[in-house]
Amino acid sequence: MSARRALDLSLTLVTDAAQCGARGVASVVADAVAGGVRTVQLRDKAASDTEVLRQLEALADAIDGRATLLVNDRLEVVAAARRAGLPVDGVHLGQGDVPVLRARDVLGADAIVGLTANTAAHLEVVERMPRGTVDYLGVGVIRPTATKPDHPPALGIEGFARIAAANPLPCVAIGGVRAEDVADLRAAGAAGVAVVSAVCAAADPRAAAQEFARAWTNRERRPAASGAVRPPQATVPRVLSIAGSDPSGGAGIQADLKAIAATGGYGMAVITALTAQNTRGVRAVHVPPATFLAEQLDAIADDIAVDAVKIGMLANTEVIRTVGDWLARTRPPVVVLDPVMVATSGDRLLDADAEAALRDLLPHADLVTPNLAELAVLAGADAPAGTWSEAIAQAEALSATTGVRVLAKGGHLGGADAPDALVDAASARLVEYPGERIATTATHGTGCSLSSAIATRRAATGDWETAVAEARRWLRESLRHGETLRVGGGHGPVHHFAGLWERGGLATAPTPAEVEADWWDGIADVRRGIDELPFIRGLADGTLEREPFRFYLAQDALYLRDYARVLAVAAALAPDATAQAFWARSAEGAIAGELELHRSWLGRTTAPPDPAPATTAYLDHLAAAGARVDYPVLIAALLPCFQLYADLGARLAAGEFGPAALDPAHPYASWLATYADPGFAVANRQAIDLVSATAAHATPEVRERMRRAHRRSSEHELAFFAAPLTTSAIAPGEEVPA
Ligand SMILES: Nc1ncnc2c1ncn2[C@@H]1O[C@H](COP(=O)(O)OP(=O)(O)OP(=O)(O)O)[C@@H](O)[C@H]1O
Ligand SMILES: Cc1ncc(CO)c(N)n1
Ligand SMILES: [Mg+2]
Repeated sequence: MSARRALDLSLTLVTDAAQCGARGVASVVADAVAGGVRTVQLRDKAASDTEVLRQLEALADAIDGRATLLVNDRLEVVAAARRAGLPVDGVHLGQGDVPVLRARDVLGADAIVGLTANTAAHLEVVERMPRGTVDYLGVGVIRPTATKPDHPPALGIEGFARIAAANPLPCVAIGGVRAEDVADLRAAGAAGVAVVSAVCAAADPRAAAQEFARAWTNRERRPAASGAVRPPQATVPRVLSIAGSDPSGGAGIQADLKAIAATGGYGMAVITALTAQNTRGVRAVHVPPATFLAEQLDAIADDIAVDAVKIGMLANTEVIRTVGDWLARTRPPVVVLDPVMVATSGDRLLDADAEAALRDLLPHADLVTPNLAELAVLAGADAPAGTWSEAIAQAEALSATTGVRVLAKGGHLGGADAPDALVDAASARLVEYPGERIATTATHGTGCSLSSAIATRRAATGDWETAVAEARRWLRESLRHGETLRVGGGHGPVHHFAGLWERGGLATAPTPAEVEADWWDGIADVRRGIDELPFIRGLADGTLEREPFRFYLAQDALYLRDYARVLAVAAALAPDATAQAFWARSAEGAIAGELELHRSWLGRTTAPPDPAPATTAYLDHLAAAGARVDYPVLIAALLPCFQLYADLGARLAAGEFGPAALDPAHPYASWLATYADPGFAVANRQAIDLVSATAAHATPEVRERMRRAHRRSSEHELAFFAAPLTTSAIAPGEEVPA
């Protein structure tokens, strides 16, 4: 059990003995709690300590565990009452009362300490206190009030919103709050409202409290107040699924958590029942004790602000009651009820006698998402709708009698279409979402997944119609890819993450730097092979014969001319101007390199030799990459020509292959200088960055093809360097100048 009850500040009653009059404070409190008051603050400045203690005894009886009991000021009395075992939860202090730090000290960690704060200076003081000193702030006054004639200037709703947004503590709006202000205050970030005379002086305190409680719960059915400041929200909605377990992972809690995660929420799960089921059907159901269900729910509410709740399988009447009580107590801001009765396989997931109890749960929901069979049961129709217009008529009837939004789902309609419709009788709105039926057997858990996605998107966007549209778009994509998962022989699951993975949004996607390192490590053997080639060794120490060097240069000239053409293809396919310019510049550089080879080494008169097999093979590989019009794979194939030369050039120039390469008298000194050129190092870096960024953002499948193309080009580089000393037919030619 939790150390203290969940603090529900939604509706606080601050008592006023004079206004309660002859009825007595305890009797007014009893009525107010029955009407929906969740926190009671005893305020009696005139009473003696003994009188306050007596009043607390009477109030504890009147409240009977249904509300939090606090006392205004009077720290010592609160401490004494708690020592005496009275259910007094804490104290509310004004700026002129004892310091909150002292109250926390005296009452301990599990007491509630509230503080009145209505200026920026007050907030600053609170900010400097250790976390957990203050549980909530009373912020006001909202409108001028007679109860507190010495009150500070009225803040209005906007002033309240500013204070609520400026600090992370729950803020209760107090002072002159009227029922018609409640929705706007909640939209402005209030954790609740506090009332005094509106309830204490009311002829019927219970009805007065009920009006405020309803205004708090129903705020979403009102149009948003213009200029209302949005509450500071967590960026990732915290979404709780209350549902059954499906061990096959396609429906129930398991589907809900996947759907919440896939649509951008933080998922939590309270399990109502366990099923033994797979894609073919449900074999058994085990319902744990309802007391344990309540324990799970309270554990969440005592600690975590829940932005949305999705409710699925409820199994039986006792489970429904437990969840209903919890909803009544905690009133989460978004509740989507998927009234699960029968699984896709046809097996019952709700006791037949629990249908009436489920109907009683509807007022706690903001949206109910029945399939055709469930819609008929809830709407009290004789049979499931046979046509889409019949389904809409049933949904309209259900929404009209319950006041709850209904999403009618066409998944079980015969025919080529699978439409859904959002019906809200309160606002007389009907939004239809048409959609072709997707030909697939992967429909297990569509309803669970859809309702979880709607709850998440509603919390994220603040709008029901947008939420349904977004959830449907996501579900349809997941339906299309469901069969690729190959799960089970019956109705398989949808692929909850198909869209995410398709777009490369996988959390395991590497960074560009990781791609670079990965690919570089992946060709370590090729690089070692190049380093050990007699051609490279001879090039480094200057012992290489002129003939193989000339062979190499002639092949390189041939290579560069076609390499330039493939670079130009990359420029043509580049997705942005930066990449386009880079590949075009590189194409020009390769042509310039070819011309320079002829000018300085080969001589103008040299007839081009035939390409050697290694040259042809390498160029074919590049040309094939270019011809596939597959930009990512193409640039991956182009990269090793930059990367391996730049690496080799830098290491030769650093003397890694021996000091001879540094000797200005080295026979191939000017060739060595080309590849150690800082300008070439810059181009190499740009090429690596472009390619690794493209790979990092690609899908895993494209990234893998890129990696293979990169590796293949590296192998061609090795063969190209090996060719001068292994290819037998060396074409005769002129002397190579030194
Ligand atoms: N074959 C399909 N093609 C397109 N959309 C579908 C298909 N089957 C179901 N849907 C959609 O899936 C969602 C769930 O609808 P459905 O009527 O199947 O709910 P359900 O019976 O509660 O699902 P569950 O089997 O999970 O309980 C709806 O948005 C519906 O339009
Ligand atoms: C646990 C569970 N909840 C809901 C459904 C509805 O598809 C199911 N099959 N299993
Ligand atoms: Mg369903």
